[in-house]
Amino acid sequence: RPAAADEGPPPPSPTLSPAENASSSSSSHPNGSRRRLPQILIIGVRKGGTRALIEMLSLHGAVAAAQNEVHFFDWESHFQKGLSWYLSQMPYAFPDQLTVEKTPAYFTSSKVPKRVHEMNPDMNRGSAYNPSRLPGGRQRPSGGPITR
Ligand SMILES: Nc1ncnc2c1ncn2[C@@H]1O[C@H](COP(=O)(O)OS(=O)(=O)O)[C@@H](OP(=O)(O)O)[C@H]1O
Repeated sequence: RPAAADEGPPPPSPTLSPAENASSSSSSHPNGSRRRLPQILIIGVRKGGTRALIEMLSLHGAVAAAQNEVHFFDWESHFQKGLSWYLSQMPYAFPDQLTVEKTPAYFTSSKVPKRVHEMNPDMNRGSAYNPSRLPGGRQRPSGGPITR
């Protein structure tokens, strides 16, 4: 899907080191999409409606959602596989899409915050969110109500 002409560059997204990239089983899709590490994580809590949340988010054209709970940051057996494996679990996404993963158990493991921060120090700042990049380019007035 081509990006709109008035869109700026894609939001910054975590990248792998050359070594990790080389060992990654993922690759660019012929249609121009690529797997990316998530810019958005849905963290807990179990039975808090996280499945409903990610399903609703995935209805938006600017969102590419992982289908399964990946348990990368909380399960040692997964974490030891490295970021290249985590990347391989992500959906293909176009340049103007944000990748989102949800694993409610990230809420209950004390190792998770540091690991997420090491993957992407900007994850907790909402830096990936820029309403002007969304289809239509609407930006909510500062402090104003959300309008439709
Ligand atoms: N809007 C709303 N209102 C009330 N209940 C809701 C809502 N959305 C999701 N649900 C119920 O939440 C349960 C699933 O939550 P999660 O997706 O967080 O589950 S999980 O922890 O990821 O397994 C699941 O309940 P159970 O079927 O009892 O497990 C959903 O039916």
